[in-house]
Amino acid sequence: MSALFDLPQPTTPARPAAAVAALVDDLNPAQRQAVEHSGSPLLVVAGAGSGKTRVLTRRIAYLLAARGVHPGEIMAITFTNKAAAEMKERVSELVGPRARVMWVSTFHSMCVRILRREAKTLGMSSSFSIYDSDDSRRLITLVARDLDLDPKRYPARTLAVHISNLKNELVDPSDATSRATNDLERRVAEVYRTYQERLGQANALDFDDIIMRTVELLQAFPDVAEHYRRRFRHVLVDEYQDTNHAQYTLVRELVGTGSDGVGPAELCVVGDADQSIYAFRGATIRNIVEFERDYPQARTILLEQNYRSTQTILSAANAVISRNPNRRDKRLWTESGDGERIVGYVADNEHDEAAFVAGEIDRLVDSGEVSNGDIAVFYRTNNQSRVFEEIFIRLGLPYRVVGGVRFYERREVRDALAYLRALANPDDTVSLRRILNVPKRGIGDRAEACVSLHAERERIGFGAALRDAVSGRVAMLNPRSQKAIAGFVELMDELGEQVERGEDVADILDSVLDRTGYRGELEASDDPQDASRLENLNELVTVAREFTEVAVRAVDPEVPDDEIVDDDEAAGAPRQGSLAAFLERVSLVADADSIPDADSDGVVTLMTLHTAKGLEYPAVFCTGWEDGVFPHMRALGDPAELSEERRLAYVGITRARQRLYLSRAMVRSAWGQPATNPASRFLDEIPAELIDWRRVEPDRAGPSVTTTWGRRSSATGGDSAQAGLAARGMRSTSFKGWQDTPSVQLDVGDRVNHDKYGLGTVVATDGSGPRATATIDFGSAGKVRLMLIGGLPLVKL
Ligand SMILES: Nc1ncnc2c1ncn2[C@@H]1O[C@H](COP(=O)(O)OP(=O)(O)OP(=O)(O)O)[C@@H](O)[C@H]1O
Ligand SMILES: [Mg+2]
Repeated sequence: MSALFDLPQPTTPARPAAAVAALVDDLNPAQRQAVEHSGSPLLVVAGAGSGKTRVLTRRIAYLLAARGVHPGEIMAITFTNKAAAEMKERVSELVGPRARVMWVSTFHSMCVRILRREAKTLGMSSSFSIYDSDDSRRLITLVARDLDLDPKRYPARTLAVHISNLKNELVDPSDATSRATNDLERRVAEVYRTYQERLGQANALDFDDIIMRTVELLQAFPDVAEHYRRRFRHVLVDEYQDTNHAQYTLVRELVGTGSDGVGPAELCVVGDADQSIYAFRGATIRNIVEFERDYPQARTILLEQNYRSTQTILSAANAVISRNPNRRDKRLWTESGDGERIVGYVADNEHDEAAFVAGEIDRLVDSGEVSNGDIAVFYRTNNQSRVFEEIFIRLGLPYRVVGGVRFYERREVRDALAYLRALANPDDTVSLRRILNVPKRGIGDRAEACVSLHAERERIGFGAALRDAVSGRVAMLNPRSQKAIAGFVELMDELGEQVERGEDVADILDSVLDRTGYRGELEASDDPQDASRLENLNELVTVAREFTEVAVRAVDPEVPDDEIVDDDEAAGAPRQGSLAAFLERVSLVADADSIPDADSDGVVTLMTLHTAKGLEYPAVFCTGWEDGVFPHMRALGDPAELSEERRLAYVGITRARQRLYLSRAMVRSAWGQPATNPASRFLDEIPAELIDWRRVEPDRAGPSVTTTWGRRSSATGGDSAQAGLAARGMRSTSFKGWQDTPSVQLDVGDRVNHDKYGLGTVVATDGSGPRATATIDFGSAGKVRLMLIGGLPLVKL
């Protein structure tokens, strides 16, 4: 595409025919129709890897190049900021810095942008805080406490889920009250109402509000809606199957019906009902299934050819998803041939599974077939990453975990950000209460309760109540607390002056850490945890520093002012590089943002199946295929949930380009207890001939599996060790697979670490190839003889 960038600037908006042809030349006829279609609403439905995202990206480029559309008229909604960046890049290649005025973002970023601009219309300040699920749960806890609700009967977590569902359905507190039919619903409605009031006082919005309030804005203020409809003549949405009711309504409002004199915008949505995996966030495939009913003039284009995976992988995906009831049958096919068989592996336990994965990665990379960066490991829930991390660290295998306990969820990082948020928005109750006595400054729970009660009585924000405390207007506050509060307010005022002066975010953060004593306290501590907290805070300062530098670079002096039709920057949007812009960036960071392109930096990527949506990797390990793990326990007795899990399996399988591994563990520890799990039912749904089982469960071993070398090991260790080893020694393994399975080379005297037995020293070795064994002295766990083949939970030190 860079060739296009070098073309002379056209005198007309449209590009030379050759450049336009280049945009559609490498598309198949259906893809091309989707790119060229004009006028009526367009739905592209297609299975995984059939080029939906490619069509969307090309369509944007085509609109500019062939149809003379101005980038400022385009609003593209993608699920991840990563996809957004790709689209922006492609458009910059075509039109240069003008691409900046195009809106390409997630639903949330787009709505935040509109809300900051229109905050006054909604009676808010444009410096509002964004509460993530943790902040929102904190506030709900406070509200429930104030309403005297029994936390056992009404846990904050449950209340939060109910409130979120109501918001996703665009139900406001008064509707929720009138709809309530039982005690729980009435309580939820009551909490919801108070929670919304508190959010308002704190000048804060939670994640669901961001969408709901934007819809409210567009519906209640026709002139505001008209402004956006005039501006955005093209609305494009990727992953449409994962929109919930609020997002669906938002799209409808943005597109318009033409009844207000502004013709409806051109709408193009792409999606795959089989990949709908966000029902728990209210996503509904209704939106894709009923598209033609919602938009009667709509044209639907189907894509069937897959360009991502081998036929073997697609056949497995087709077989699994075809078990779901009530779906439109579609069969993915490819011209790229069958490729390798899928590799299956049954591990003794999760450590054995992780060791197998590590061994295979090592082998694949050694063979030169792929590099670490081409490989992804998927699991159902974040906590499953730990065993992989442990073994990868021990083996020195470079990896990255996407999601999990994220950097921005760490306590010290949240504390530091709470200071920044309270500085940007002095009404931010949750942030203020979080840092009020952190580090300790003598403002106890009782003092905090007095201030909170005062705020509630006076119907003012917590920040204002703190000021009242300083001037002695808060009842029952002792003089010592009053003095401590005065100190805190003064400190925040002084830090606030730095914000007023427009200092760099990193400098403000530095001052916060120094002047509050936060950094000093950690430096003085000899707890190693505190040392790592300090590192995280330094990392946050670095993030802030980089943010400012990027913002400075982004202000491109070469763009003439008249090129920029984006009037929104001037009207309330945070200034580039400002504290507000930094906080917005940090709040909207999604898991998927931190995912590099495949092979961009040579590390193996670990993530949940949910996060993997839309991505692709040459080699994929799908792990933990056990009933109760995947499909998730919750889904086992529930057909709707089971269908959703099956879609998740379909998403996982179809991420793989050339190589796919499916593994499960016979025993897995959950909540500290080992549990025996049966094979995932999804494994049985894949035709047997597609899978090459490297190792099967002993009683599943058919006649094709030989156990010639699987002999009982003699163990001289402790009793439980002995029992475990006997089981290991008796396991059956597909003989065919052994050459592919890594074995550990050990000599007498080598030090090893075993997942179950701990540290040990090799005292004897015997046999070779698949029959190689080593006797290892594990100290108090005794001497144990182990076979050295395949996925051992054992590493040489
Ligand atoms: N016509 C084509 N010729 C060659 N490669 C293509 C073509 N269309 C798509 N591809 C490639 O196929 C892969 C899958 O495309 P893309 O990611 O757009 O599919 P998708 O339908 O969005 O998948 P998913 O459902 O997983 O989001 C990409 O690597 C893309 O570049
Ligand atoms: Mg896609």
